[in-house]
Amino acid sequence: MGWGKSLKVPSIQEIVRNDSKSIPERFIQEEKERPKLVSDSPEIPVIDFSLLARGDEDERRKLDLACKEWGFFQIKNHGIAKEVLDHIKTAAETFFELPIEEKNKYSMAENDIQGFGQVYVVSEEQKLDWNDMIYLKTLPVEIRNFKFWPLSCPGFKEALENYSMEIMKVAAEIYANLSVLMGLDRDGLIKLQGELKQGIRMNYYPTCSRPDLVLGMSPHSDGGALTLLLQDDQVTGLQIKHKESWVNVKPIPDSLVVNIGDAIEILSNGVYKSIEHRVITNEKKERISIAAFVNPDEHQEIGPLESMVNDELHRPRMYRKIKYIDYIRQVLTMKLQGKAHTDIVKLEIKLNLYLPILDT
Ligand SMILES: O=C(O)CCC(=O)C(=O)O
Ligand SMILES: [Fe+2]
Repeated sequence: MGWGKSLKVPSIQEIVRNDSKSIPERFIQEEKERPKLVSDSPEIPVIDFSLLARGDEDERRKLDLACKEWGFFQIKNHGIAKEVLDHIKTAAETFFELPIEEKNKYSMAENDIQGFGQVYVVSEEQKLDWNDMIYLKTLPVEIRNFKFWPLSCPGFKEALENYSMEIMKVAAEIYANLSVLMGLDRDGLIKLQGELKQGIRMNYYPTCSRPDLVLGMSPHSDGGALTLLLQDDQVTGLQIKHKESWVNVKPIPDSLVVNIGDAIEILSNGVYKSIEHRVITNEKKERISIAAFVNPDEHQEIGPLESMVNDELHRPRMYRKIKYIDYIRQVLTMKLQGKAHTDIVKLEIKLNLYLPILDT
């Protein structure tokens, strides 16, 4: 059964190859969506993964704050070998350099989310993002058997498999820490929700002659549990919404950017935030990013953990339960602009603002 519809879109890399100056109408954003340049923006939190993995409580508290206040952080000392990072980057570069006829062999089917194409495009009128992408389910092993593995791309499959496995180890440690922070044992979330799944999206943002008119990726929040992003070391493109402003995520070489997805926002009863983010384009340099989405099992129900709901502490249940695949289907078909994917499951709650919050 499919996840949702996605319409075929032209390859933007091809468009730019043929004419690097003009911007086709469909890519020009409405005035209010156009990116404004942000100059000095604050830095997002940085977490030392090696400390987390050693059980350091101060670092775990930093993680807690980062997830509450930013929903985004960078991790250093994640322990993934440099060759593994370099291989996956090369694999992505090699794939996007293939002739378009070759890439089209891996085109996303209409009711699938795997392959070359854009997932969120649901209508012919919709504005398009200035990027090409390929998405593949990578873990667990059963679904790793993707029929269109880009075989013409040497080393692609191996690079992707090694990278996915390494990323899963990092994700599992963060998951274990989040479990503890949400009042469970280290394996609490996995016990309740089953093993995590993983999909990888490689994004290619060609150069753009008018970065002020287009978006590399429109504002969205990620639907899954966690996203771990390997971004280009040189080109800044990712921006996150923080206190109503767009903040640049400046690359720290060889680190990973991690963000909380909708599923963790829901499981945490809204304590951890799935933050809206977008990508801007660059006039001089193309940019590649590799996003690993760590997701709940499609058939699992997600809803606030009992340990995160406490009416006496004025922490009422904020979301209803929903089967993860039904949630994602709705997100994909609704193509909600910006934040508020989780509004689909938000409960109407009237907080009694006159009562003091006894959150001790
Ligand atoms: O390219 C980036 O920096 C972000 C990509 C992203 O947000 C996504 O693939 O969901
Ligand atoms: Fe994203």
